[in-house]
Amino acid sequence: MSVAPFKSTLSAEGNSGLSVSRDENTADFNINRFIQYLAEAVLVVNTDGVIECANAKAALLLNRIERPLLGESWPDFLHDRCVAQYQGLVKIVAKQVLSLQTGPTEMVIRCANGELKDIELSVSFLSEPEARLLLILRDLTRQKAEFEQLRRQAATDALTGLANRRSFDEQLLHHWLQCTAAKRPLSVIIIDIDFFKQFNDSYGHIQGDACLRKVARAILQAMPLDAQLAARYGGEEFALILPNYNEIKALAVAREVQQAVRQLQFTDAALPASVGITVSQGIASEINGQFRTSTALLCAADTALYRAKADGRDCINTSC
Ligand SMILES: Nc1nc2c(ncn2[C@@H]2O[C@H](COP(=O)(O)OP(=O)(O)OP(=O)(O)O)[C@@H](O)[C@H]2O)c(=O)[nH]1
Repeated sequence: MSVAPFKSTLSAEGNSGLSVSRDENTADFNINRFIQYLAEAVLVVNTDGVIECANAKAALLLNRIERPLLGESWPDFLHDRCVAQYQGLVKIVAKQVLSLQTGPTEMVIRCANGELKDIELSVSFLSEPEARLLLILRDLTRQKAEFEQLRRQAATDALTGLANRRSFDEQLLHHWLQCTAAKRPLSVIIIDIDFFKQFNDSYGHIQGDACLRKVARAILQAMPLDAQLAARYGGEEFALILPNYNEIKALAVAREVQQAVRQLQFTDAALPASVGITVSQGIASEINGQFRTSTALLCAADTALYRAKADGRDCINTSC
């Protein structure tokens, strides 16, 4: 299909001060004018994907305000992995089987400045005066960023910044499935601060919170880089997921944690230099199918922790 002679102008008129227009004598003038008033970014493309009309919002979204969009190939703005998906949408509307519209469908565009943007695309079929597609593009950048922030918050313990219990449970199941399928070991360590109630009672909950943050940082520093996850499991309980770690390697990590916590000082919070804390730890390791489920592995680590507490605290116990 040939592309009619279009012209594009940057004008001081209109809401955005930017308009892209077609010859006012053509039959398309009305639609071109109409789309300039819409709140969404809109393109009209011919069946070959060549842009015939574009509103100012589309030019802004695609970051093409210096040169006109008219005559450009719209699919060139799509991320490679979305081209086939777009063509599928076009086929559906062109066949006019279900509806003259499809979408909104999530896609990724590559803007004129190379920036990738998530958008929602709706495609409508215009049959008169000649077959064309009306594309409505909605920028999802803000929603995606907000969603990502919410997703991160939902997985994070607000006090310590470590993963929270929910995230721990999800990750444990994930690594359990991976490690057991590949017959690789998986270890879990549960770490519990000793006599934390006394710490709270003696110095107050604000100091208690600061202490939890210090322990979280000490655990992160002691954790090997290839360990998957450190989480705040409960009030004064933390847990580590160590894929590919057998019991011996997990024990070495627990010893590092024990040393790091023993060295914590609270003088920065105006507490005496003599104030210190310790942790008790329970380890369980899955190596050759001893545990039937990830929950059983976790229970074994918990039982080992209870034994460490019973053994006098500031110590490490393994499930065997
Ligand atoms: N400051 C503060 N304290 C918390 C938080 N969550 C739980 N705790 C406190 O942690 C303490 C846990 O006390 P216990 O379960 O008796 O355990 P413990 O005193 O550490 O004794 P052992 O574990 O047996 O060594 C309680 O005093 C809780 O109030 C929190 O988010 N902030």
